Amino acid sequence: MQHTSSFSGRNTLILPQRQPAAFSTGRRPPQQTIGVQKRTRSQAVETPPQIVETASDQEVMIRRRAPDGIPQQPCGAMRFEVPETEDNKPRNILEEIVWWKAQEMVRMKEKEPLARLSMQIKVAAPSRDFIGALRAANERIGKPGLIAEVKKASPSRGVIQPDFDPVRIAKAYEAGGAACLSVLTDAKYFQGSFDYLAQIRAAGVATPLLCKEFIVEAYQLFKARASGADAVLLIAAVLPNSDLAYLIKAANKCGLQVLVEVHTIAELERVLKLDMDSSQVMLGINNRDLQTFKVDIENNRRIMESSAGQQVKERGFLMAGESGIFTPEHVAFVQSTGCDAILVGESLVKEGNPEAAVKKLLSLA
Ligand SMILES: O=P(O)(O)OC[C@@H](O)[C@@H](O)c1c[nH]c2ccccc12
Repeated sequence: MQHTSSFSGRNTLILPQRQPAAFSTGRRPPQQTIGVQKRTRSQAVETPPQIVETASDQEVMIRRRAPDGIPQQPCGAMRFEVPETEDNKPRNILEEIVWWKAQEMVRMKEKEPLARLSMQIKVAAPSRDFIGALRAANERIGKPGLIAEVKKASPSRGVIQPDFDPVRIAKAYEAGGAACLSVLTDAKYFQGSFDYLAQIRAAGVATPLLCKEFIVEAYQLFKARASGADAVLLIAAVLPNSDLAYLIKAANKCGLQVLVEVHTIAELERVLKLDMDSSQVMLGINNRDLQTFKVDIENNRRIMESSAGQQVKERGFLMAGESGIFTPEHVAFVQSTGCDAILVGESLVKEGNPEAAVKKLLSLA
């Protein structure tokens, strides 16, 4: 594909549209396989070996990148622009968020290079045992270990808590009996911030912290760890197994545990093919479809009753039920499916008294 470039305006480089894509889904042709094609003797040596990407990105339902390139991309004093086409628009919110991350990443790296984060990590306080804290709470109270989420807003609900003070909420969750906290760091869609993680940690909150971010590259792991996180979320709907394997390894190397989130049985089956250590990696079932926002708590039962769900138990992975958990009955239901942890945001954060809300949810009051 040939691209010529032209300048328009002072600082904008317009990239012309590409030719119509053979595969407008952004996926690879199905006949392609991983690796380098074998050559038979009769084939001429000049035939270049076909370097092929991947069967694995066909497991992911969203397109990781805009097929024509990111519509606008900063580049120093310049800005690249690709003309808008239908094909180059995100098809759902998850795609939109993930495509935005690529642009956000460029800005973040300009502001705070990886080398600086890496230095901060070297002198950071040791991380805490996120998974261990959930297991301990589960044993102590006989209820699922609670990951309480510090969440101001979401694309589906808008602003959930207008009077949002992340440190106050975090301390209240801790006092109420949450085993761990989740802190949303995505700024554009969830009005979160990496600074909230740092502020909560600096305020002396002792419960382990999950960085709730749409992670697509290792830079974000460094940022999470430098901000005081003990664990990170990796979303199977976004990441093929090759990326999951790499990011899990990289996270564990920086001292971060991982929550791998699935939404379907197929995603869980795929994720279970990864080599994972159950003391460093836990799993979660998101009952909210991130592409449509539909919440269905029954999803939890369907997945845990599947043979993949059985395997989770047999292999000793801690499983969290996530999203749409509002009442003690919901907690009991999710626990009955085999989850020993829960991740709850909206129902707690919208309460004026989050400490009482935690106690009520876990029936500890
Ligand atoms: O507010 P809820 O319905 O209790 O949901 C919390 C949490 O599960 C949800 O925020 C979440 C789960 N997975 C995510 C991935 C990205 C952003 C957000 C999420």
